[in-house]
Amino acid sequence: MSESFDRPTRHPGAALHEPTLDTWQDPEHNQWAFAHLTEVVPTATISRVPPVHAVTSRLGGLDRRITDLRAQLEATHTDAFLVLRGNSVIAEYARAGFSTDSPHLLMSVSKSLCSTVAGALIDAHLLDPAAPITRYVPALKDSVYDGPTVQQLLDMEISVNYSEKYTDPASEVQTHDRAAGWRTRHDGDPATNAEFLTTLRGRGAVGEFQYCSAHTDVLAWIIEHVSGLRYPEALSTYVWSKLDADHDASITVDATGFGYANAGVSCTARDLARVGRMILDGGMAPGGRVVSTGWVDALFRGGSRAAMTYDGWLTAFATGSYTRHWWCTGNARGNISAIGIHGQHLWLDPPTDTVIVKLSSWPQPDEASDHAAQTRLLLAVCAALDTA
Ligand SMILES: NCCCCCC(=O)NCCCCCC(=O)O
Repeated sequence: MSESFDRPTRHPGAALHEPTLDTWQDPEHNQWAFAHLTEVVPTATISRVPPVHAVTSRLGGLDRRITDLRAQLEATHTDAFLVLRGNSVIAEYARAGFSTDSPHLLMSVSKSLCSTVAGALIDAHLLDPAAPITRYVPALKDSVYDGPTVQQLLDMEISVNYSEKYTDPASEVQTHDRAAGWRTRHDGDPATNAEFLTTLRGRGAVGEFQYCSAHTDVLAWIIEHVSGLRYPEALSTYVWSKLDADHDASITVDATGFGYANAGVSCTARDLARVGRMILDGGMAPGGRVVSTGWVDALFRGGSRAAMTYDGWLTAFATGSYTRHWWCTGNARGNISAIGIHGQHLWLDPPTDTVIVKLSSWPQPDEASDHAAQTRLLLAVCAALDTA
């Protein structure tokens, strides 16, 4: 079934599932595979710098304004923390053995990168947000995605039978992980991420927010269709190559090489801060425009308040919303954030022109108390910057 899916193959002439672990050294694949081995065989990085054994803590006076800042960073399992005001890094912290220049998994912060690619394609009139999803991905006919629009996908306003209970083995989010190569497959599981997406059912567009990781992978599938590029190449072409990043980012892939767009990107805190800088700069990056000011303005305007009924967000931000794969606080500061489970944040503070990156490893993925402690800390940093 998955052979008929409309997705770019790994290299011209390859079948969708090729090369595999057993065929990558064969003549028809070795040129591609020798240059893409991380997509086929688990790979460790040999860092150009030796491990940092001490904690990095350059808090630039924020520690005088925020009681126990360092203790709070430790208590919230921070791996890397970086505050970029304008173009100056004014504070940096990293746990022992890590640095703000080390790659870290972004979890759902990856979603906001994917929507940025979609934004660039919309700006280029290659993608119509008002169009039905199935205009771009006919393979999703008869699924929950048969009917809703690209905009509803971006705003997560689709009612779908998909449980995001990260620790529940019976949840769809875990089946999704298994299809995407993040967990060991069970008998009967879909063979690939794309095949899993076609199995999703539900009521469809009902004008209410429901967070669903699968939507981002549908968006990545649309991006592949519209751009003709594999998703990692599209993310490079439309975003990463323009940031003046210090490092390549990476993304996990499934058996067909489809990037796990909803959660699988890793990059450094410093490079992630460059994404935030680009958004605060109205969509402009050192290497050129990434998205239009119109796209960025829509993020800061926020999404539909009527659609936002999710208590987990409204408890923190009573006038909060979600749009274009960004969480919008609706607070007086106009903060918006890209958020990932286990404590990943790319937080933007327009009044002080500041980007805050916090990459963490909370022991639990999604506890309300962990979200609350992290949000308090981010707001405290913003308040401290007002008087800095
Ligand atoms: N199975 C792959 C991992 C999916 C990653 C999901 C994720 O990171 N979700 C972020 C949820 C943010 C919730 C924000 C809040 O409740 O305040």
